[in-house]
This record gives sequence, structure tokens and C-alpha cells, in this order.
Amino acid sequence: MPTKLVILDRDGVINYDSDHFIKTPDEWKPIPGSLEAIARLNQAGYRVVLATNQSGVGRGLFDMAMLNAIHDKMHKLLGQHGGRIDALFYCPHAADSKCACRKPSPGMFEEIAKRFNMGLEGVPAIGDSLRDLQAAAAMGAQPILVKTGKGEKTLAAGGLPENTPVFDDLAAAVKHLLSQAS
Ligand SMILES: O=P(O)(O)OC[C@@H](O)[C@H]1O[C@@H](OP(=O)(O)O)[C@@H](O)[C@@H](O)[C@@H]1O
Ligand SMILES: [Mg+2]
Ligand SMILES: [Zn+2]
Repeated sequence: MPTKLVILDRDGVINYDSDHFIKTPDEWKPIPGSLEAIARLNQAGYRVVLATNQSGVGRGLFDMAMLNAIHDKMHKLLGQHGGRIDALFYCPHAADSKCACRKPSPGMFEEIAKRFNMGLEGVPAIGDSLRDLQAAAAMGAQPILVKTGKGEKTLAAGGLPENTPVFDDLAAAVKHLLSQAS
């Protein structure tokens, strides 16, 4: 039985994003309904993983200890909603890095496939930026755009991978996914 998996972008999908980056736990604020939506996925038997570009580390805006503190807050708040994220994949490199892991490169998604020992064909991958969707599509995952964070701008700019559904937010995307599953 293949693992039921959903891949989430972080900033602009789970929490509010900022053009000044999310640099501290205080700046990490969940988008209403997102934590509950992750808990609903878990209750429906889905494992949820994160794939996030964190160039703020490479830019020297915050260090790994601070990134871990931000994720500690995320895990704690999620737990209070009965939800959990099973694995975090992040690219800490600067925006101009030629690393394999910075979205739209699919390196993080390749890691996810390895870690969970599965292909990502059709695995829902929810993001607010075009690069999230492109990285997902590169691995045959199902890109899903939400209009929170940079999503409205992403939608307006166009060029989405073919068959990318669009939802107002993570809660709406999850509602749709779970309605399909039943
Ligand atoms: O949405 P995810 O991947 O979870 O994280 C995005 C963040 O790492 C930051 O990514 C930056 O992009 P550049 O890294 O400067 O291109 C900017 O878009 C920031 O506004 C944003 O907070
Ligand atoms: Mg984002
Ligand atoms: Zn990287």
C-alpha cells in the first residue's frame, strides 16, 4: 500500500509570508485554518512533509538555530491541533546558489522520494510560488496552487504547470483532496 503523502511549501501556505523573510518564531504566524487542515490530512491517513526554500540562512538573515526554533514553534502549534509534519526538507542556500535543492530545482523532492522510498507521481504538492509548482511537476507530483502568500501574484503571472488546480488556501485545497479520496 503506497504511503499517502502530501508535500507542502511553508511560507505563504502554512504561515503568512513576508517580503522581509520569516526570521524569528515570533514572525511565524499560521494562516487561519492551515494547522487544522494538516491535522485533517493526518486523520485521513496522510503523512505530510515540508519542502521549503530558506535562502534567509544563506543570506545571513538568520542561522540554523533560529530556523530550528521557528520549526519547533510550528511543530508545537501543529501538535496542539492534533496535526504533525513528519519530515522537513529545506534549502538553506542563497538565491543565486546553483544548488540542486533550491526550488524550482527538484532536489528536495528527490530526497522526499528517497526517504519515503516511493515515486511522487500524483502526490499532491501545495505551494504559493511558481517555483514550488515547477519543482513538483518535475517529479510528476500534482502541483496545487493556493492564493495565500504570493499565490495571487503567481496566478496573475500565469505559466502554471498544466492541470494545476487553484484554491483559496490550504484548508480549501485539503477539503478538495479529502473529498476526492472518499
Ligand atoms: O515559500 P517557501 O519556499 O517556504 O519560503 C520562501 C521564503 O524562504 C522566502 O523566499 C524568498 O525568495 P528568495 O529565496 O529570495 O528567492 C522571498 O520570497 C521571501 O519573501 C520568502 O519569505
Ligand atoms: Mg511559499
Ligand atoms: Zn539548496
